[in-house]
Amino acid sequence: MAAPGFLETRSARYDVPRVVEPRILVPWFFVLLALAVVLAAKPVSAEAMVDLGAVAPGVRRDMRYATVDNFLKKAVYPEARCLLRPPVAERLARVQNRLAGAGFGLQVWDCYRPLTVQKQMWALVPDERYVADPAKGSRHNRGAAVDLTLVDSQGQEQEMPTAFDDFSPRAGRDAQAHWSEKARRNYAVLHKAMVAEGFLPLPSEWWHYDAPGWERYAVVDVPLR
Ligand SMILES: C[C@@H](N)C(=O)N[C@H](C)C(=O)O
Ligand SMILES: [Zn+2]
Repeated sequence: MAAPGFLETRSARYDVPRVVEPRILVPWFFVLLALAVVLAAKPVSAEAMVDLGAVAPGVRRDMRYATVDNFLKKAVYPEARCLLRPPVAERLARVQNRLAGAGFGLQVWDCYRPLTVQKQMWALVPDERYVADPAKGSRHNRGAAVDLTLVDSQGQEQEMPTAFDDFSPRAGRDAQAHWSEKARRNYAVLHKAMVAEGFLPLPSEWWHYDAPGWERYAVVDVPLR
């Protein structure tokens, strides 16, 4: 007769049901492999951009680089369009909804910006506090940054710390002591709504916000059409 210890071992080997049958895993391995191939073929950086007007029609647009009213003193966009990656546009729509509840809204000055335009800007202002180095690419070039301001429910621009693209220390978010009381209050309304929806502020420009996850998108150089 076998020793009791030996019997216990045999019973453990033959009676305990197998929870995962290795053969069952084989087809799943191929399913996951196929999924990975599909995802690799369409990276998130290839995600198309959407017109903000289609996602958030209530947001006002004053696309300055499509006019001569900008620091380049010439129109560098053939069309006044605000194009963004879909999740960025949706995030901005949520900011607009938040502000609408308080009697305010957004007005965008710039969204997606072709890399060629970034190079033109850099040639004029080679200062990374105010213009991103095209060698690295701006988050605007990825369709993942916005320049914007606050308007009231009638679409009237509200007093803010400085004019758009005022490339001076006064435009910095740490310069609040130099802003008017009204500008401080309006800025706070805009900033609170933007960060509540996850946008990331650029310290040197009160009007510029990046979308989280911007690094997942490729730099693009397709003209605005
Ligand atoms: C040029 C200005 N509006 C701006 O967007 N600056 C930041 C730093 C950028 O170029 O990304
Ligand atoms: Zn910007």
